[in-house]
Amino acid sequence: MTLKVAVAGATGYAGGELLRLLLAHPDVKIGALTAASSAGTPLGSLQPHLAPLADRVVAETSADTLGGHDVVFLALPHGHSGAIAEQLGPDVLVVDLGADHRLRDAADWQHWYGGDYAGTWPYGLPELPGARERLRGTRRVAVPGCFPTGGSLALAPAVAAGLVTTDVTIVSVTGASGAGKSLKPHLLGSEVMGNASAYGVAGAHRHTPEFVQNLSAVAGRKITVSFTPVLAPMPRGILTTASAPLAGAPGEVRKVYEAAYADEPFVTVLPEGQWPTTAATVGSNTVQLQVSVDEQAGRLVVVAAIDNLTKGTAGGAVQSMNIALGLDETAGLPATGVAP
Ligand SMILES: NC(=O)C1=CN([C@@H]2O[C@H](COP(=O)(O)OP(=O)(O)OC[C@H]3O[C@@H](n4cnc5c(N)ncnc54)[C@H](OP(=O)(O)O)[C@@H]3O)[C@@H](O)[C@H]2O)C=CC1
Ligand SMILES: CC(=O)N[C@@H](CCC(=O)OP(=O)(O)O)C(=O)O
Repeated sequence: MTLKVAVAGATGYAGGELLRLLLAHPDVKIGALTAASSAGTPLGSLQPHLAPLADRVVAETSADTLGGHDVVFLALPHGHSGAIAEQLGPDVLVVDLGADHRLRDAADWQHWYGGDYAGTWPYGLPELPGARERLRGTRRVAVPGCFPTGGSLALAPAVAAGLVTTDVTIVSVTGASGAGKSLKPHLLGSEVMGNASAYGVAGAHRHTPEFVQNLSAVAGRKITVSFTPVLAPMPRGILTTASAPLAGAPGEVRKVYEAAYADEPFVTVLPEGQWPTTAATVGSNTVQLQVSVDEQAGRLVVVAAIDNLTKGTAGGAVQSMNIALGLDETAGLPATGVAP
């Protein structure tokens, strides 16, 4: 089977990573490539790493240009996916890399994003309990935010096993590509290089409700989360440290994590004593995890590394497409990174 696939937002960071992965996917033929201000430009001048697509000219994003495809990926700024998706037929698989369909609570959407609520879709984090069942056969997927990908997988096994019940803190160090390509003063090279800065602190980051939604669903009760992102001078990668009071026996922790992820193709619980690094995940669809107990503080501590553009966005989107369409879940997805 060959699927005809369109990418809206093809000139952005997420769209570019998606196309890199789709070029290596055995079941995909790349169709329309669309954007906004870049329409009419050859893709090669904007995404020079995508050599096989260099001569393809970027089109306007509309229901017309995106029509006639089996799969449409929407890698657009928040708030733009709902209206486009409504115009695509129910048989088309629409995979939204933006936030528009992630939150299940309309009031949460209003509070954190504002504007019209576009409704919720099956959530594209297959490793969460029950997620694969909801993704199989669906024609609509909401890809998680990059921070909730690593952070939720860092804690889900402990929450599911009752080892964590409350008071979660998550600190994530992120590369600058998480903010996208558009010009923002705090992302100028002179501001990012040689600097580390926290932002969205004390419950102000819009991924907080997504963490709460994911972990509360796993727990079956409300879990509170205090989340702090930290911008660091690197292009890609997120290193998350998550911790919470340990509610069970320290000796159980490692067994719970190893059992939870034993059959996951993209999640690795590292050998004891080895700590995750973002460098080891660059370009791969993997999550590398280490779990430990701080016995003096009585807290579980988990460190997780991902590439924000691969597992944190485009890789998660392709993995979800594979599941939705009944393809090999790992098709087109690298499980190895690049080094150094
Ligand atoms: N970067 C990351 O790590 C992650 C990104 N995401 C999500 O993916 C989406 C894209 O992010 P990212 O690639 O980083 O952003 P970029 O700013 O790098 O790219 C945005 C893309 O959207 C296009 N675009 C902008 N406005 C419109 C519009 N009104 N109509 C159609 N196309 C438009 C741009 O085209 P043009 O070139 O013409 O301006 C560009 O192709 C966002 O929703 C983001 O939240 C999710 C997780 C992680
Ligand atoms: C460095 C940086 O700015 N990162 C972004 C991450 C956004 C992201 O990747 O997720 P969304 O799809 O929800 O936008 C941020 O903190 O907003």
